[in-house]
Amino acid sequence: MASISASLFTSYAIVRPNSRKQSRRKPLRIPNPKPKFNTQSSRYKSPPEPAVLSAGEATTYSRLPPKEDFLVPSLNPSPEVKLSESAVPKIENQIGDLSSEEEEEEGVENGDLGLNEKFEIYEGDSGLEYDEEIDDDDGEEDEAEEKKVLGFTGRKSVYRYGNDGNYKGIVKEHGVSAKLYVFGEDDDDDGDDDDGGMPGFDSGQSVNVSDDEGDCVKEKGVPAVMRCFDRAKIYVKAGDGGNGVVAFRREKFVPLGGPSGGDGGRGGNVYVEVEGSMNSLLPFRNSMHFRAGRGAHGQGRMQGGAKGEDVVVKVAPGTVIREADKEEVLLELLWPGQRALLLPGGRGGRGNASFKSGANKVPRIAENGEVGPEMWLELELKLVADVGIVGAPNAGKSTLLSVISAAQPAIANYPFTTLLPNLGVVSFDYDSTIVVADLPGLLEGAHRGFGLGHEFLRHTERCSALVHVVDGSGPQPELEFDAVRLELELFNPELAEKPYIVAYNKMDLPEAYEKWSSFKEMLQARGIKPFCMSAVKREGTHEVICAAYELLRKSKREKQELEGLKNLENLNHVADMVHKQRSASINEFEIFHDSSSNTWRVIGSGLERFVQMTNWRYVDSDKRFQHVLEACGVNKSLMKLGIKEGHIVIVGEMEMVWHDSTHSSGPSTVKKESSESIKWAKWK
Ligand SMILES: Nc1nc2c(ncn2[C@@H]2O[C@H](COP(=O)(O)OP(=O)(O)OP(=O)(O)O)[C@@H](O)[C@H]2O)c(=O)[nH]1
Ligand SMILES: [Mg+2]
Repeated sequence: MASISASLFTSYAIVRPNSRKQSRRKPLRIPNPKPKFNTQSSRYKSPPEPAVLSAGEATTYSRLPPKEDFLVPSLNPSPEVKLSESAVPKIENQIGDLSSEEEEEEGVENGDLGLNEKFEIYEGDSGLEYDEEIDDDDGEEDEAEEKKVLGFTGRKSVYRYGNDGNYKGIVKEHGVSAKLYVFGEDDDDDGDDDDGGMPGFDSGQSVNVSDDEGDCVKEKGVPAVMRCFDRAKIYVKAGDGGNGVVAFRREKFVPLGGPSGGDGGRGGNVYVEVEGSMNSLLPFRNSMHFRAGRGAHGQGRMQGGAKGEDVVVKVAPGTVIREADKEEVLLELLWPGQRALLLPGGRGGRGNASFKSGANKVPRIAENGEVGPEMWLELELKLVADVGIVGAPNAGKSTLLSVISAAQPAIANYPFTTLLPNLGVVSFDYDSTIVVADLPGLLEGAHRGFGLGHEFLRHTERCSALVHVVDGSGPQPELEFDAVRLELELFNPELAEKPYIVAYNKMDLPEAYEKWSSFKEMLQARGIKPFCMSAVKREGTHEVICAAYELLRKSKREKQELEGLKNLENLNHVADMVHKQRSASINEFEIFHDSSSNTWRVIGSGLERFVQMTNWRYVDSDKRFQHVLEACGVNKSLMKLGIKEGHIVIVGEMEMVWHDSTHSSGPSTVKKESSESIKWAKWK
């Protein structure tokens, strides 16, 4: 047998919290990125209740005062599900509300806002250096800089419209104020087609934004509110376990009362629950950190600590949850009341009463509480509507919804009136209802992100049937129809498979009426039965929605089967995974060697957890730790691999220096000697 040198950590061996970067393999302990925003209290604040609906309130989010605006009273006054909520800003009003006070403060003249111009909303990246501008008192330079960059994020949003590149005032959006500029064609005169010289901005439409209030997933070219409507990024952390304590019973006439240190309490769990009244993810803009309470520490007289407070993250029906920056879906929560245990709280550390044994009747050892797992999650909402209304911009989709339900979406004669999806509930005579979603218009290239369709196309994925509204008054309704179908197919081929109805709209207009017969023939040739209607005059709309309902009924059985499967799904599988990881044996570890720095890293979740729970304040902890390293074979493996005097050994959060003994013998001797000789001390 090859002789193996005995190993020991000498009395001056060193232990210190591992300051080195942890390498791989801690799947559920995502390195906690520095929160960009103020962390909130560890207590859970449930998302604010959705705004109470008031009659006559527009349900769409419009950018401009609608021209020829009108709201058609509903045929069936049924309850309306409002998506945009009162929290969604109505920029058209706020532009009108620009206070002269604010304009003076900024020292820039506020010109005509040009509300008649068609304008686009762009956004600025928080990563830009504009924050400095806010704090900077150097007025002259600022003004020059502003003119140069032609776009500024007061607090991160930039609105851009028109062609002349002049500052126009301040827009307030959802409590966030932003300067409003009108852009020149190429204001910095450098001849290139850029974004007005805004550093960090892509050319063309794509400008992204970050918002101080919440860390929504960044998407180019979409205002923050719209992005946060159906996407959010949140941080969740289960509570740490409370620490166990070392205590001894002291009582008159009871000599040698024995250990009486209680165990720490278990940390609070993180649950995710579907809240039926929620219909967007906007509440996560203001509240993005969810931390369960930590368990209370144990106390003397065998008193265990209290359990930490649980936290329940409430999400809207139809929310898909992924771990941040990962593709794999963790949870798909569809139905109100569904509740999943996502992260279980950390175990409480044991007090010294729990360590009492025949061999050690006076244990001076207690454990730290186990650290609760943490995660960054990406939430994505896919509406759960039965029927989705799709079509090109300005086709009359919102008008149709307003006619068949009590929903009152904004309707106006320009494209992209609807920026956020609207839901309406349609009631039928025989006491059945369906939920219909009116989606923003689709442009050619929507699947690649043109227009707004890309943002909301996914909402159609959950619809069982689609109503495709075609603007009959358009120049070429056939082409428009094909373009929208193609976009659906390109976005997701399954969308094109969904049953759908074609509703040829605006039949009251002569230009639409004239083209109807050719359009009808074209569809019939393809085996599709077209419907014609005039949404404004409410003619033909009933037939359209009844046909959609029929389609729904056909696919109902299939859907019910699917729902049954979903209900059987184990919603707690993430927590199960955490439990499994926690119960990993300390004997399972891997050793990695970095020869350049003579560092040995011992990786194994069981061992790392053990290190984390070791409370180094107590003398017996050292002994126990040494014993465990011996017992699980770490020392032996390191020696076999050729560890030398002075090398660094890292286990979990601890970093130690290895010292060889002078004599060597067989493995049994090694075990005995090293276990007796290893000493650990806090790193100084
Ligand atoms: N003449 C006529 N006009 C209609 C009809 N339906 C809708 N409109 C008009 O078409 C314009 C657009 O209607 P919307 O319902 O806002 O269209 P939309 O498809 O929701 O448009 P986006 O939300 O921008 O995609 C409005 O001016 C409506 O008054 C119709 O049947 N006849
Ligand atoms: Mg609309």
